[in-house]
Amino acid sequence: MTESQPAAPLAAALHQEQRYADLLYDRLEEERAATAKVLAEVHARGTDGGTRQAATEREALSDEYSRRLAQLDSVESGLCFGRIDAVDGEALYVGRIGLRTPAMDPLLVDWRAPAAGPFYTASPARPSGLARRRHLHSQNRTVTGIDDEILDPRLLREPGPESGDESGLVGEAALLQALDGARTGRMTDVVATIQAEQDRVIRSPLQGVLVVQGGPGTGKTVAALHRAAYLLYTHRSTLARRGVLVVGPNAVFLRYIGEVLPSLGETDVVLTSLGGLFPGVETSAEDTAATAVIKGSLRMARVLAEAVRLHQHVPDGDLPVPLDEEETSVRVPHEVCLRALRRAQALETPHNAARKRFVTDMLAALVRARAEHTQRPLDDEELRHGPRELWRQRSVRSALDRLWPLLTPARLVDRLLSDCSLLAGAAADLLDDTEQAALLRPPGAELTVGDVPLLDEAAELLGEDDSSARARARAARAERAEEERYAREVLQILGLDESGLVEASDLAVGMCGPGAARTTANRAVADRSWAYGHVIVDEAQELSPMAWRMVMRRAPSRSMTLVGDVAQTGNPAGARSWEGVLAPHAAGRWREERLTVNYRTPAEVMEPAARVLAAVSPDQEPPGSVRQEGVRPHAVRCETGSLAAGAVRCVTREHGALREAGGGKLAVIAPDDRVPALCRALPRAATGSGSAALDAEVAVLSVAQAKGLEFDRVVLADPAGILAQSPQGGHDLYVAITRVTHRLTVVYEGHLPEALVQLDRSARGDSPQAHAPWDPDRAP
Ligand SMILES: Nc1ncnc2c1ncn2[C@@H]1O[C@H](COP(=O)(O)OP(=O)(O)OP(=O)(O)O)[C@@H](O)[C@H]1O
Repeated sequence: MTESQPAAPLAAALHQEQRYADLLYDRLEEERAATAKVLAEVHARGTDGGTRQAATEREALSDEYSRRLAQLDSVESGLCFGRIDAVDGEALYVGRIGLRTPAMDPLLVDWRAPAAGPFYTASPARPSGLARRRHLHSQNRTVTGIDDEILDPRLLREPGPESGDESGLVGEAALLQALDGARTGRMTDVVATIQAEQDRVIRSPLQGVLVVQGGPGTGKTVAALHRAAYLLYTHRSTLARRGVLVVGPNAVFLRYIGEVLPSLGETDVVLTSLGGLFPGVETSAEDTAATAVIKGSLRMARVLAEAVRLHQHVPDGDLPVPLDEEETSVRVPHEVCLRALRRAQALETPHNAARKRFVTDMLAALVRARAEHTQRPLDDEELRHGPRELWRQRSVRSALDRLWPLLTPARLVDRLLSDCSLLAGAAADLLDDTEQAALLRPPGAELTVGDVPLLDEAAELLGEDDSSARARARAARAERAEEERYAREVLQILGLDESGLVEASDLAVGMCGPGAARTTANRAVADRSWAYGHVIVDEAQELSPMAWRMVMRRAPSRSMTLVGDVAQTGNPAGARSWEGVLAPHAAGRWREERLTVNYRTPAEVMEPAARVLAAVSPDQEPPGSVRQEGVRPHAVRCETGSLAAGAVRCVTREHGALREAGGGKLAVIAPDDRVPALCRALPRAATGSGSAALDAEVAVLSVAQAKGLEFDRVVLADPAGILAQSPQGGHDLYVAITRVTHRLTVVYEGHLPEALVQLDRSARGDSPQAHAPWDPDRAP
């Protein structure tokens, strides 16, 4: 229940809250100044030399204070947003961070602290010892409004009006106010209005796999991001070392959500798309649906393993090896080659690691063969130095490389997908001819998102390329020597080289400075085998079985949060059920939470959306909308061949209305093959996978590009085309309809899918043939 206060008491309450806010901001300033001072001292010490251990400690301190300072800066806006009054009269203020007086008395409780829990969960039915919950609205540092909810009127010292509230929403007035604004193209935090069912998700224990299933707009993404902030606060020591990874569907989506965690004071979280999960690769190119299904299938793991095995072989007869210096060839007997091959394969270690054994055995055999051939004595000297000397010979190296080459993941995947005989050999019993044909492409073709899990699988099979690791170590040693040489020069210039006060090696560490220290996030991003402390996957229904193998490697502890909606799966290789996804990776170790309230899509739009859902996923309940917009979605029919012109008319009208209403975002969502023509018809609209699609007032997007995003107004072009474009067309239509926060306009030619017929008043009276009933298994 929201208490509407009479003007005079409201003014008094505002005055009281403003005084408290002033106190909090004063304290914030003091903390900032104190932290900045300590940080400056730490940095000043950074140039003093000292031992290596001291330098490491300085880096750690510098990291900690820098993070604290960034956090103190990030909470300036909306520092305190709530207050809870217990039945015994004690008041607790809830805000973005915790603040205490210099005497350590609490002034503000961090929203993540257990004491703040009742702010999000108390209800008139279960008041949790609270008499009142107050939402505080502010602009900059000024408190501008108050919303009170009386949770236990009998116990409130200053009783308010009787409660008749049964909405089940926490802080309904504050929530509706938060939802009311125009879209900005960036998701914001919702820390002041988290709802009870979202709070359960956010505060769920760190261990195990948590699946959050919820319909469109139920706050899965926003809850997952607040959960990341909550976990970092509650388990800081564990997660600071191992890091938190957030995987999103694409780069635009990552930009859309990119400001939420920094606004919550958390900057050391790795955000990446599936196309960027393999170090050094960043792609957003997609395969065709048929190719995506094959690449996403678990059979590809076996195809890759077989492809690696086909790179390990010996000739049917003896192996002739030309020797550079001797201008002759020696022969290694077939059975000796075979024995070396079998010994290396029996190690069951990755290809590049096992290669070492194979090469060692073959070189030993070659030394013997050469001794025999040239009548050299086979003494200890020859046995010890012969192999290394032979390995330096180009002809020897290339003969052995042909039998067991050093492979990189990129080279293996490229060869497999472009060499029809290798593919045929590797996939002989696993993929039929049509499937193999769907995979084949020219050598060196652009990598797709579907290739990334293949690269990761290949990297597992091939193992770390030992020689490049050694090269990196050599380079690091050389770099370090260079730093020391430079440090010695500096000491000479300063006249300190013989003072004994400062060692060049220590100065070299100091000169790297705190900025040179790599954060956990930086180190994790660069390391394919990094084991994160917690992994969050958004739009998790889109991952193929191969993509899951890749993601699971990043979370060996299986501490994960997977958020998604199996009714929105657009990837034909994606999830049908969470049980199916998790059985191979975390059987019996996962739990599910459901989110049931839609904060985005107005009730008027959820009506047709629910009809679409009933056709594609009859077992899924549509989420209930929290609000009505008072605007009905509608459909506009165009003459055949004039869809683009019709869409332009709708966009012109909707965009004008949007501007009149004070601004916001409009998207045209269309089947993939309609997007180019619509872009030509709307040359000033943004499109594609860049952030322009978020920033522009008007964007033309495919369903895949619009996934996870939201817009004030949506013009949905050719819904029948969306249904027809893939086996997942019904799910895509559900996604497209539910992106809107205000008004949906459907523009079409021909007929409307059955679920949308009611949107076109003129079409409702048509004969049944005019709009064939929509069968999700049959394209219209
Ligand atoms: N508790 C809340 N307070 C204020 N706004 C909220 C709250 N929960 C969700 N929202 C808003 O609702 C919108 C939808 O949230 P979000 O994108 O997280 O939903 P979703 O479940 O991930 O949707 P989809 O599955 O359609 O991508 C966002 O604008 C988000 O900020």
